[in-house]
Amino acid sequence: MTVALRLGTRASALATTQSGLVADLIRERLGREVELVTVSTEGDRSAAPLATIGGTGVFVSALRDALLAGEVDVAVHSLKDLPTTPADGIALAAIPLREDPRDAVVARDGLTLGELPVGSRLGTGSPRRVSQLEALGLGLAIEGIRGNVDTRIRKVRDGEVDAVVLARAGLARLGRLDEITEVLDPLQMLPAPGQGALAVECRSGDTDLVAALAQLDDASTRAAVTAERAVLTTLEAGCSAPVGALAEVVEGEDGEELWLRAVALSEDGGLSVRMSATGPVTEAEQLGRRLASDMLDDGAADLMHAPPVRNQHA
Ligand SMILES: NCc1[nH]cc(CCC(=O)O)c1CC(=O)O
Repeated sequence: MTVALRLGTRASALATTQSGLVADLIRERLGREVELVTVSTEGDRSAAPLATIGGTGVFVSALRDALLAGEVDVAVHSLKDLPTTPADGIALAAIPLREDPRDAVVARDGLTLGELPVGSRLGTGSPRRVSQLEALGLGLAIEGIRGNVDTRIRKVRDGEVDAVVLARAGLARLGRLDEITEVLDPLQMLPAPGQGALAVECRSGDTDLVAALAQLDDASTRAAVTAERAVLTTLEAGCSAPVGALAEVVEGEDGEELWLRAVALSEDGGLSVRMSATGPVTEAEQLGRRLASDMLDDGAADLMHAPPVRNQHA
């Protein structure tokens, strides 16, 4: 009998669900016993805006500390919360098959974004969502909100806001798809790099485990998120930057290829650089880097820090 793998998870409903999914995959594909271990993080304990406590990286570092301290053997994160800089001693051992990466609207009375009256209050704390919503010119009053998926849906129920935008993947995993009033087309709202995908980490020194966990990896998902994250790295942006990116494996003339779309915006959505490119699935990193450096040539870095242009008449 082998000892159970200890899988570290945050306490939130989404985190435990995601960890449960990975635990099931490990049981099925590796035939190993798994035991869930809850790790509490500063991001869960604090109600402060994420940006003031170090961004979504705070969710990740507590789990990594638990890995490095030998308290757990495996950790599961939402890939979009994972900083792009690799961590010492930690291996990104698997990226399982991704959920639908698109964003979704949960609004009162079944409304879509376009049906919300001018001046409607929309709650989101994500600069990427704010800037893309502003760019759509819907005349919404956007309010910064925080909280887990359940809390954010409740704010709509309670009439605190008229609508919220959430990752469809989180709602799917929590069995809340019926709350969605509109799934946003990436034409209007490019998701965060890595959205809908999970990251399975372990200690890089656990070479047998690194090799075993590779059985959980989905090659197309890994290629796609590698391209998306290379955009962030090259733009020198973090997970809270007004940057959207989505890569998809599509059928090209010579077989499968990777189609990557990305956008960088000013905070108020008044300025943006949007680009797309295709390339071989095996050169995902280069594709992302190349696209982002073309975006930089078009001023992507400057506009992310540009002063507001929203109320100017030109
Ligand atoms: N920002 C927090 C976060 N991190 C991962 C998800 C959802 C799952 C995913 O995107 O993979 C969410 C909630 C959301 O953005 O609605």
